Amino acid sequence: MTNARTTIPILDLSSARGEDGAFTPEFLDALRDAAHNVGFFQVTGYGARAGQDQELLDTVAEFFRLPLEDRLALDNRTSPQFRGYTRLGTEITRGRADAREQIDYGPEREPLIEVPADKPYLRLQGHNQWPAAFPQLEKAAMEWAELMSSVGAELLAAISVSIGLPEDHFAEPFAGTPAWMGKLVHYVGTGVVPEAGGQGVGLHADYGFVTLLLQDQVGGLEVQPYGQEEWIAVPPTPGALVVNLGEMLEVATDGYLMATIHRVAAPPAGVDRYSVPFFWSPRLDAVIEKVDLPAELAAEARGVSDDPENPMLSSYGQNVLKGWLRAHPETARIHYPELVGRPGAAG
Ligand SMILES: O=C(O)CCC(=O)C(=O)O
Ligand SMILES: [Fe+2]
Repeated sequence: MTNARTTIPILDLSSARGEDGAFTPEFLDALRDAAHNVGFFQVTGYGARAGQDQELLDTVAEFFRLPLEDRLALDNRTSPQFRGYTRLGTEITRGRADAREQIDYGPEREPLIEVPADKPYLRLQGHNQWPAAFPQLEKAAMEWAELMSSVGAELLAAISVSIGLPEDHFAEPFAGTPAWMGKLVHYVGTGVVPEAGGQGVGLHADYGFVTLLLQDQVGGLEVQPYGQEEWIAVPPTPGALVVNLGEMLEVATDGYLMATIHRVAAPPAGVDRYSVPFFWSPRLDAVIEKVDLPAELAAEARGVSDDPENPMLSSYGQNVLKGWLRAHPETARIHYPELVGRPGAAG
């Protein structure tokens, strides 16, 4: 490919809007280029309190140094919401174990008492699992989620305007109970999970609209822009958040925007890596309609990926449940036995 991208653009979110409150043409052009041609970029100026990013990473690292027993007390196999602790080597991506352990969390809400059989994804609403003896984890993670929710909404507004839509085009699917997801992740050095080989997390696309990732300084995240053979490294950049687009934007724009494939290499032996991905995602019952793109952009839409291993579904709830069932087979067998083994049959 002649126009292969070799770097990840960096945008300053604090300069996105001009004095009149509207997004500036310069910001919108840079955003459209990054979103359409790379699908990954970094943002600075996103409104974190001084030191908030490093404090969060330090708190996450401290949690993963607690005895295994304390982490296992939060075992996600007890959670129909797939919330809580995933043990090393038990998450599966593309059929292979990942070299990471993690806490998954989301909005703290009461589970629904009655869930219709054809909407099993509504069971994803529920409680988090936090370590009572280490309260700083919940505090830092939930504060982060609040900040990320506003960054996610602002970026989605800017992305909407950059492709010719009103700023609030996607506001309705997020109204009320957006089902965002947060992860606190610890990657272990090569060799700790032998069956993972060099895979920190295997290649995949994310399920929601916009992913906002805080990574430490170790590195290892790589992306493959559409139609490109070469993988690009996402260099750890102090003060920046990594942003990538999820499958819902690919579905909505018929592939003008794409859920760019990415993966993480396991750190070298003896090195640990920490990251905090946040997936800004709509209500579980949201169904995402295709948008009307301006003709010049519609001409560059590539269609939605038709990977048989990963069907993209316009129901957000179905799409995300598909991902959970595939990545956490043990938890899936316990709580969703009727759905396991039928990929794409999640409702
Ligand atoms: O940890 C990272 O750098 C990326 C993680 C990721 O892609 C994911 O959890 O979806
Ligand atoms: Fe991802």
